[in-house]
Parts: sequence; C-alpha cells; structure tokens
Amino acid sequence: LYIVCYLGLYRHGDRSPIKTYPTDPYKESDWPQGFGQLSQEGMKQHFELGQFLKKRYTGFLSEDYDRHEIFIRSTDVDRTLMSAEANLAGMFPPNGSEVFNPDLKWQPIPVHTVPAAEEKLLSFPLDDCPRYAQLMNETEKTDFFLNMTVTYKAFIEMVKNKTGLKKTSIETIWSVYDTLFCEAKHGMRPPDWVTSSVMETLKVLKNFGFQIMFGVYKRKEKCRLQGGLLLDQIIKNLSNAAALDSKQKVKMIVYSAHDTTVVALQEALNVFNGLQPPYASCHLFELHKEENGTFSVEMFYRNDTNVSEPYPVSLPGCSQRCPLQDFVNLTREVIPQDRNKECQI
Ligand SMILES: CCCNC(=O)[C@H](O)[C@@H](O)C(=O)O
Repeated sequence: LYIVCYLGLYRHGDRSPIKTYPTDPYKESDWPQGFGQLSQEGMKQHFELGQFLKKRYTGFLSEDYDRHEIFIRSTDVDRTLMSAEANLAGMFPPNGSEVFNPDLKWQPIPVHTVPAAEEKLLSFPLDDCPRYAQLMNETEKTDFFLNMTVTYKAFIEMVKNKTGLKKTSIETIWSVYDTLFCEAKHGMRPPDWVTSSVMETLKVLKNFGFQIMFGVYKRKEKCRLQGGLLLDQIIKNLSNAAALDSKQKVKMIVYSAHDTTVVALQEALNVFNGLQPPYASCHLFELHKEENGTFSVEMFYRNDTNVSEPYPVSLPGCSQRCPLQDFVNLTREVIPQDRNKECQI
C-alpha cells in the first residue's frame, strides 16, 4: 500500500490587478511591478504551499531534489512561472552536497513551459473552438442567465456609471471585482461607491461568471471542449504510472496555472464548488497501490490554509478512494475523442 505518484494543479499566488477601470484612482504605476505580477505575498503563499507538499509527501518523494522524480510545467505567464519557482524554493531547499552557494538556501529547479500561443493544456477557456463559443451564446439565453442579468440590471448599470466602462457584461464585471479585490488586499482605499455590500454583489457576479464558463448549461459538452483536455492528460499520467508501477520514476507532476484552469478541471470532474479558487489553491490527485495489487485515485482540494489538511474530494459516483478503472470509466464522458471535429459547427 503506497502512493505511486501524485499530481498537483495550483493557481498562482497573490498578484497585482490585470487591469484597471477608467475612473480607477489607482494606475499601473501604483504597483511595484505593474499589472498582473506576483506580489511578495504571492511568493510567500507559494513558498508555504511548497513546504506543505514536501511535508505531505515525505517518505514518498526523496528529501533531496531528484530531476527524475518531479516534473513541473507552468503557463508562460510571469506570475505562474514565479509562483512555481517560489513553490519549489519551499519544496527543495538545498542541503549538504546540493548547496552551490553557502550564503544561499536555494537551488535552481527547472520550470517547463510552452509559448502562450501553443498552450492547450493549462490555459482555459481555449478560444479555438467555435462549438464552445456557440455553447456560451446559448448559455446567455438560458433562464438562469437571463434571471441573473434581470436581477442585477440596476446594479450593473450603477457599476457601469461609476467605473466609466463603456460596456458592462458579466465578463467585464469580473475584472472590476478583481481590480477592487487586489487594491483592497494591498491597502488601497476603494472609492466611496465601493461599499462592502457592493463588493459582495460583485463577488456573486464574479463567481457566476466562473459557474457558467464550464457549467450550468451543457456542462459535459463544454468540458469535453475545455477542461477535458487537461483531465485526459492527467488520467494518462496516472494510468501510465500504474502500468509502470515500481519502475515508475516520476513521482510528482506539478502544473502551475490559473483560477480558470482549476475551475475547468473541477467542472470536468463535476466537483466545482462554484467559488473562485483562492490564490495558491491546489487540487491534488494521489495514485495508490492497494494490497491486492489494484490502483486507486484519491483527490484533495487545498483552498484554505487555515485548515491543516486539504479537503478530500470524491468523484460523483465513486468512493473518495476511487478504483482507477472506475475513475477512467466515470470521466470518459468529458474526455474528447476528436476535439477538432467536436469543435466544428
Ligand atoms: C485576461 C486575464 C486572465 N486572468 C489571468 O490570467 C489570471 O491569472 C487569473 O486566471 C487568476 O488566476 O488570477
């Protein structure tokens, strides 16, 4: 009974806003590194997550960094590349013969990536799929969506006037909430119109944006065209590790990405809780070998560092410790067989 391999997908750490809104009193120059950059808070969050992962897998992962044991891939975005680097600094401080500079408790560890234009594994939603675009148009005609826009029509109009945004949609509301959230987190006083109830309502609309992205309407088909690609690769990694068993070298695969990546994957697994994944939140897969020689998959979601253990997550229709074959069978419906064909309209 031991863990054959684990796979973790995490969101980057705390960052500066991606952009501001026209009337925002704060500008890009108010941020030390400009827009979209990992903050020192974000670096600390990932350093801590790295320490957590190292401790969790002590006894399965070697104490010292071993390039055969762990593989890290990040999207080609500063904040995710830097998050992975801070994470690895927490996981593998050099000891003994690994120290290359006695004044530095750090060693370089490769973070792999692909150019953003070629990224098909870790960036969602992918914008290369006409059928997905059609599904999103159809989503905007559902009662669920129409009710939300009617319920919040006056609120969205107010936000439009206060922010000076030309057009406001659920999408643009997302970025207003995000900007205000980042500014508040970094001690920047919000304009008077931004009361705590306005922030709460913006948060509801932001989470609504995540819910409809890969769910609410035709979830399975949306997931086949989006997060199913990542889930397919993860299942291939786990099945491959099971086939190799003790000859398996790679013990840990880490993906450093975004909130939408975590949501795309969790919707494909049908375990999304409807809330934006927090900074440095992490979805874990653990492949176990049972006494009887069979393999099973456990999942966990670490979205709250005030709780010492990550939450166990169960694939609907399976036990928390899910036999690998059942895991494969239950997720088959969201794995695309021929995505190019399925994207055509
Ligand atoms: C267009 C802006 C897209 N947003 C991002 O890339 C962010 O990293 C977002 O995904 C996040 O996790 O904060």
